[in-house]
Amino acid sequence: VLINFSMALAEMERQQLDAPSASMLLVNLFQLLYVLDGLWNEEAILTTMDLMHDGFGFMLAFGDLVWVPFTYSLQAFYLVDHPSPLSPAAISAIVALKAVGFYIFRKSNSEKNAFRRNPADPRLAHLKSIPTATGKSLLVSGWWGVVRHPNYLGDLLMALAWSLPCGFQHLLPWYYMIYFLILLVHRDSRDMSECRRKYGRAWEEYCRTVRFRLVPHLY
Ligand SMILES: NC(=O)C1=CN([C@@H]2O[C@H](COP(=O)(O)OP(=O)(O)OC[C@H]3O[C@@H](n4cnc5c(N)ncnc54)[C@H](OP(=O)(O)O)[C@@H]3O)[C@@H](O)[C@H]2O)C=CC1
Ligand SMILES: CC(C)CCC[C@@H](C)[C@H]1CC=C2C3=C(CC[C@@]21C)[C@@]1(C)CC[C@H](O)C[C@@H]1CC3
Repeated sequence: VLINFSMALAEMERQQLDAPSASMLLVNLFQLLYVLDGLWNEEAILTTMDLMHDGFGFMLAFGDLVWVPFTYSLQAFYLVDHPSPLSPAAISAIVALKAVGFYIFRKSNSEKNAFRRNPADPRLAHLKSIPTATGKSLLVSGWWGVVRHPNYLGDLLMALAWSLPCGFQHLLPWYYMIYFLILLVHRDSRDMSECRRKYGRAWEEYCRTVRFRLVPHLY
């Protein structure tokens, strides 16, 4: 957030602007929302793969201290020297994309987190689930009945909304979208193997019921 904010100030200085450009504001506000949401819903991080399976190690230490701050801010860095004017229609479309992505991301992560915390929660009574031999159940309706990783789908739509304000003149601001797509497809495969090992037949049944991984009818 601080790096992004300093990029906004650098842009104003370099391009002699009285205020940051619309594209710089969008990138800053979108990423600020992501960070604030992560802090506000910090508890939901407890049911992510990193904490459930991977544990703390080099990837999280290096990722959080170096990778995230210095590569996730590349869109704002790019905009400092590469103005990318946006029409009101483009701004509205990008904001709408971010809102849809955020809605899917937040709702699906919160649904799974609430279910893992208390499967008997009356607010989740309408959801169907399959029991597994471990005593835990797997959701097969609601967001987790649409695709196997609805939270990744929402996150990817948001990633697209972070890159779009920078236009299509250079690959650098698209780095995040490309890297994130690879990271999430790989994470999905790792999670599939881990869940197959943990839940065996119940997982196979879940995969038969919910056929698509990230995008309904496509993948
Ligand atoms: N911006 C970034 O750089 C990154 C962002 N993220 C985001 O973080 C969030 C968390 O992602 P991640 O930890 O990878 O994965 P998930 O939050 O999807 O966690 C996967 C785990 O959820 C449980 N689960 C899977 N399917 C079901 C089901 N049908 N019903 C109930 N539980 C189920 C399983 O664990 P169990 O059964 O043991 O509870 C599984 O191992 C995502 O939104 C992702 O996009 C992730 C990585 C990087
Ligand atoms: C060094 C690498 C090539 C990869 C590093 C990966 C890490 C940057 C990510 C692994 C899982 C992450 C999660 C988040 C941030 C990125 C890392 C650390 C969140 C905390 C982002 C905010 C979301 O609300 C939850 C995410 C959980 C996983």
